[in-house]
Amino acid sequence: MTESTHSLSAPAPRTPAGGAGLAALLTAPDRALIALDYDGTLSPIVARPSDAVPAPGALEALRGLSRRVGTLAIITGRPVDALLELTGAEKLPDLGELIILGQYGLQRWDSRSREITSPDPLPGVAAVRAALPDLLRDAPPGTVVEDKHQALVVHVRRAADPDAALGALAPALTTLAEEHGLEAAPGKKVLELRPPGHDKGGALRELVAARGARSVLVAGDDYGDLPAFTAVDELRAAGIPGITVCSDSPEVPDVLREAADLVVPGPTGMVTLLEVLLDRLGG
Ligand SMILES: O=P(O)(O)OC[C@H]1O[C@H](O[C@H]2O[C@H](CO)[C@@H](O)[C@H](O)[C@H]2O)[C@H](O)[C@@H](O)[C@@H]1O
Repeated sequence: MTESTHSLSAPAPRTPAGGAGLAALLTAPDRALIALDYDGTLSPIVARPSDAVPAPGALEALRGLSRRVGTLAIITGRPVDALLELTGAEKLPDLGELIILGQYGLQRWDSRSREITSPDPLPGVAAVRAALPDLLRDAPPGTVVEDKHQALVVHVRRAADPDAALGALAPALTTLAEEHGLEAAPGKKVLELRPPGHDKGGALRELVAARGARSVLVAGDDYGDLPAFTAVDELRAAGIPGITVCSDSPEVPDVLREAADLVVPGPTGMVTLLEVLLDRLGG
């Protein structure tokens, strides 16, 4: 009997630059960096942040890639401890090297040291935390605050009209954040009140430099991922090929979808892409 082998077909980026980035990753995976967003990319968007578990197959794909690419990272707005709890990454058997950059690069964890590094929160966070109950007293039912220690997130997904709720709350929240040295950053049915000067672009650039990466793949689904997409453009200009991937859904901002070299159908499509990469890398 002859043994049959097959390889999953490679994705087709819609831009030449994205094609070059993907080719570089597949040609020299040991020098490649894959940086993935969590919510909306590895995990479907759900009503409660604490319910956001990885999409089926995501952890298996991550485990495989962690052993086959030079650097595998999750760059997320989540705190590292929340992400570890949601994914169980610490307990994954046979995990290679995985780096998690939490809170837009403020926090770091890696599977070798298993230690979280995290700066003290800015003093403004405590002031905003203290002021929020009063400011949100008349907010629409379903408005909730996620306290990330370094930042506070006002969620309106469970309000009857989330967009109207956000529109009504955003001006006062923005003023409050700025009064206390924070910035108000938009996300999917949320406004994040967080330290300025940290974004996924800076986190990605530092990681590429620290790891000596020679190609990058970045995937995301929200405004917070745009700086990382911009960083990929800058890296390309500096001679490091890269590909940007949008995990699509009706909530994805047009500007992110349009900027992407490859658009996949949400976390399910993202897992398929990771499986294809793994297959192509001999996983
Ligand atoms: O950078 P990410 O990993 O995408 O994290 C960004 C924010 O995601 C979370 O909120 C989003 O996902 C929730 C769960 O699916 C959803 O309920 C919410 O509407 C989304 O905006 C998270 O709660 C935030 O802390 C992250 O900063």
